[in-house]
Amino acid sequence: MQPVNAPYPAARFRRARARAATRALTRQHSLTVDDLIWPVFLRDGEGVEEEIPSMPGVHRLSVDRVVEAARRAADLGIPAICLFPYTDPAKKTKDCAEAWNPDNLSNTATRAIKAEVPEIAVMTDVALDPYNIDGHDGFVRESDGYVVNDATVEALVKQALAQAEAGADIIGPSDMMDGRIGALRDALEAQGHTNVMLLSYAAKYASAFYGPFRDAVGASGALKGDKKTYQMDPGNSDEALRLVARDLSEGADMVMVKPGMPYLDICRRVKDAFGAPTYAYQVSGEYAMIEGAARAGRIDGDKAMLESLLSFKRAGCDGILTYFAPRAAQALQKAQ
Ligand SMILES: NCc1[nH]cc(CCC(=O)O)c1CC(=O)O
Repeated sequence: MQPVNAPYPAARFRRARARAATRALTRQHSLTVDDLIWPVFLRDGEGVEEEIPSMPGVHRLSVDRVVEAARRAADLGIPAICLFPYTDPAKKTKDCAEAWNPDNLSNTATRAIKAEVPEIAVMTDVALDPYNIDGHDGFVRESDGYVVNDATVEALVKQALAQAEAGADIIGPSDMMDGRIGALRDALEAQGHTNVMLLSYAAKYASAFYGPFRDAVGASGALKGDKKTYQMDPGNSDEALRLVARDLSEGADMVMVKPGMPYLDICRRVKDAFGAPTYAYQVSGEYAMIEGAARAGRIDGDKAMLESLLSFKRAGCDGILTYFAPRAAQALQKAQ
């Protein structure tokens, strides 16, 4: 692009900014409800809404309550909901078998939502951490604590097939193992799940911003060490492009950058390089920062929320996973 500017005063940038109508007319990017994916936390029981201390305003919901939440989200026009289970510690094992139990919390909730609110897309999480006694996204080798790749991918395939059977529309592998997109795509095709989409967490960084989430799914206590041998180094950006290229060539329909706000440069590069449907995850720590500052009276929470979400659109994203989704949808309605 080669912008041409008349010299001042022929050009006055403040002309367009002088009234709401021309600000609206000349606005390049906007946020709409179509851009939102709402991550929610599940727990067992009935009639349960349990506030998560590290994420004020976010709750763990029992299946009956998540169905109600999905109804409200669909009525607001939110296109997708993403499920994360808080697993009873008694069900966590070394072999992570609960991950592919057809009746686990995530699959039970998927079936319940698809039965009652069929119009909302259900996205599920593929990774072993909610079920792993070691708190890692893959199997941990006894001898040295290394998270092994290929055996983990086999388990992820079983987990994803159970999710597809339960009715998941979008499967989101958040594990960062190599080769999982191709393995998942082959298995889904072989089992006839030809329209199940894969949203790859392609560029997922080893980040301090996941802390509140690990509390929310109960993985903090279990986790030994960090995830640096499988999640990306925050100093890398070219690697993100190589990972996105790899995952698209293995059959990903959509790709994600995670976390969001500290990685907007990566969002822009990914969108420019591939033009694929690109998403950012505004993660738990980003939510906690904005919400915490708002609750302390330091910033206007609603305005900061909408501005942060718009930044993803400006950076080239097609959508955002955000814990603010219902609140943002309501704020957007009010603004109309
Ligand atoms: N499979 C793990 C997973 N899936 C989503 C998140 C983080 C989401 C958030 O912080 O909001 C994480 C955390 C991690 O990698 O430890």
